Amino acid sequence: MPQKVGFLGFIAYSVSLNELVVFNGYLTVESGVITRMGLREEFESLKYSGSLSGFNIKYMGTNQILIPGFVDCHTHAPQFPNIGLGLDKPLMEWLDKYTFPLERRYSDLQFAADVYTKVVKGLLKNGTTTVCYFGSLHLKGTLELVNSVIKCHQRALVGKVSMNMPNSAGYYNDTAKELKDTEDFVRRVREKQRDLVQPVVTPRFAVSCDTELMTGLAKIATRYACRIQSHISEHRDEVEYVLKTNPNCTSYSDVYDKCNILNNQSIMAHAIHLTDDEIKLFAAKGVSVAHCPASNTRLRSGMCPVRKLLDNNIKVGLGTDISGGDNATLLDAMRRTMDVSTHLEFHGGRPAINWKEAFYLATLGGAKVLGLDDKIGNFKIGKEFDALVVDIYADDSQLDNYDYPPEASDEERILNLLHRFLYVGDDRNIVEVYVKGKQLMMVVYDEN
Ligand SMILES: O=c1[nH]c(=O)c2nc[nH]c2[nH]1
Ligand SMILES: [Zn+2]
Repeated sequence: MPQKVGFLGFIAYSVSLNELVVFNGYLTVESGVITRMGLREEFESLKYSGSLSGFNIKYMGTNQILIPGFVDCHTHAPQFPNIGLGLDKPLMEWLDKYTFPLERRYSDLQFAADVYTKVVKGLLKNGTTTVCYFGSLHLKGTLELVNSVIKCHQRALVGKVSMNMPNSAGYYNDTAKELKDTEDFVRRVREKQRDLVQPVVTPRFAVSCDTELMTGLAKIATRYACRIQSHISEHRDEVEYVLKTNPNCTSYSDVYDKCNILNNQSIMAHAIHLTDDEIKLFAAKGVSVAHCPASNTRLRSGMCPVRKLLDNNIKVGLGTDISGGDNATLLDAMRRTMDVSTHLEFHGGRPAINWKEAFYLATLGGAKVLGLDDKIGNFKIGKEFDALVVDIYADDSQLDNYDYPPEASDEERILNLLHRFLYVGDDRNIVEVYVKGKQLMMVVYDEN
């Protein structure tokens, strides 16, 4: 990839939940950073003045759009071999029966390396340029995930999962080992000095971690200025169990709060059954939520009131949550977000999330949740260029071109292209993927 590239064509990105920008214009990238943006007319004059000499200009087709890369705020890399399987049990039984036995296998580093490389390549192919990953309990196994992410040039937060409460699979460590391994993990990821990859402290949830462990992990997160991720209030049985085992706490969030893991660095997955007081606490502390509609449905956990969280000024992004979720793509997560919120609206809930809002959640919303919105999530001069070229009528794609409806303006055309892609598109429509300005060659994905 040359250091200086320009794109001319249709461009779309969110600037807020309610504002989608679309225009026919250009964008230039130098050493991975966006350096200029403007309308097509300005491009013509720049070009003729010679200001773009040395740039490799990509002239996009009239069925193509340039959009930001997708951000997955929550998925479990080691659970991919279970994708589409074992969805007949609710959360707590599902963990014991299917999930912990699989995750235990990641003490085998070759197995870990093989799975993780497939996972990362598959996500990139589907336009997921940034991911916040749960690894497994294993320090070395999870460093294999870090290696795969680095090798494939994905942007990621990676967490070694922490658990110290016994379970039937024997998949946990004692507290001292957990604290030591977590700190070692954070250090070792930092030592790699990769600006695309950072460690995230990862207490699995209050069923798998006691308060001593969580308090110790919170200290590590503060000491190393790391984000912290966990699960909260996913299933009613889980909430009941957590309240029963922590009788001195007023709510699930109170358990976490007493351990100091709720702050503006925290990313909490699910958050389905939060009380109004917990929602207020999340807003006051600046806690973010990773909304995982696929797993919430597949594990029959419930319907997360995303609109209510947003109305309460809580940052929300989307998570695919494999393998409780059955689809690893953000296109699916956006569709399911719209579906679940529509069902809530049918039942008297707040207005459903529309497609433009779902697009925001999958891009800039996710970047805000991960604290990366100064770098990615949309296009702005000075931001890093994580982007997708989407071709709506690419060969073999699901979408046939009926040349309908007649579009009067560029704006209508771009909106229709994006609208269709979000509802009907798939990886066949994603023809180019860029992370920090580097084009990831699709041919790489075929090596296995
Ligand atoms: O959907 C989920 N997947 C998990 O792996 C998990 N662990 C705790 N809670 C969880 N929920
Ligand atoms: Zn999860």
